[in-house]
Amino acid sequence: MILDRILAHKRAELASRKRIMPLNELEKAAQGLPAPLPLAPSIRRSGELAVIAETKKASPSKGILCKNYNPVKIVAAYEQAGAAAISVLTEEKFFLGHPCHLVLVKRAVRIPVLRKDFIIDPYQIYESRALGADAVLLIVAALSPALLAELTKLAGDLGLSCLVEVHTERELSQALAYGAEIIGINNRNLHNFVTDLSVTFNLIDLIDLNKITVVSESGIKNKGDILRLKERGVHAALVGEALVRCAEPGQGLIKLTDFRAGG
Ligand SMILES: O=C(O)c1ccccc1NCC(=O)[C@H](O)[C@H](O)COP(=O)(O)O
Repeated sequence: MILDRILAHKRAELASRKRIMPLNELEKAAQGLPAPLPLAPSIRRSGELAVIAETKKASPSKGILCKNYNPVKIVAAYEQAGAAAISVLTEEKFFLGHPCHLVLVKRAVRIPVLRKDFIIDPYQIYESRALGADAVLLIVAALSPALLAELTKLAGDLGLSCLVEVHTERELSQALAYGAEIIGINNRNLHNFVTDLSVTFNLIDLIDLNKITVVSESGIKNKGDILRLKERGVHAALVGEALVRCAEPGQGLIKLTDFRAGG
């Protein structure tokens, strides 16, 4: 499956990155940076559905999404259009992102910035902090229970929020058992890339929404989807493709969330 291929590549990439930038250098780079912004308060807006607007050039399922990709311009437009937080893909081979995009994006906005990557090693948590991330993605399907616990603890110690991603009931139980406070329900099946919002609707009933912040991720395409998620009590929607494919991604976000306009 694609996740296995991505993770194999990530392991090789990490080995060379650790040689180029040793951990103690990364720790030094993080010193003196402002404290990360907490993600949960930004995306828990009473009665509203917040949007985490994602910037990415490409994806394994859809190929190139945005030809003249300028993540700084995109995220500035997202913030102006009312995004609650930004998600930035930093994975290089499959999404054509880059860690530098995170540095540039963080400088361009005042809302929390999530590093969207495939995090499988404590080194990447230190790296995310040094690059200026406020939050990191932890994918339960990519981690052993012990590693999930270790990375969650380390991220917390460094002040980073964790979006803990699940796709099945089993993964959700694991995430909750390891103290996840923000759960991302991924609507995308990583075996066949099919997205289905009923993944969110099935799992949300198993979550105490007073205690846990819930983000629905992937395949959210229009205002109808946003309304259905809002009605079920989801706190935030993470939207990528539907926005970056727009000639004006900020306008795309406005259209997606403006319930007075048609469409
Ligand atoms: O998007 C993919 O093809 C993909 C494949 C394998 C692992 C992860 C993948 N996507 C990462 C994401 O989580 C999405 O970028 C994110 O949820 C936004 O989804 P969308 O709104 O459908 O672009």
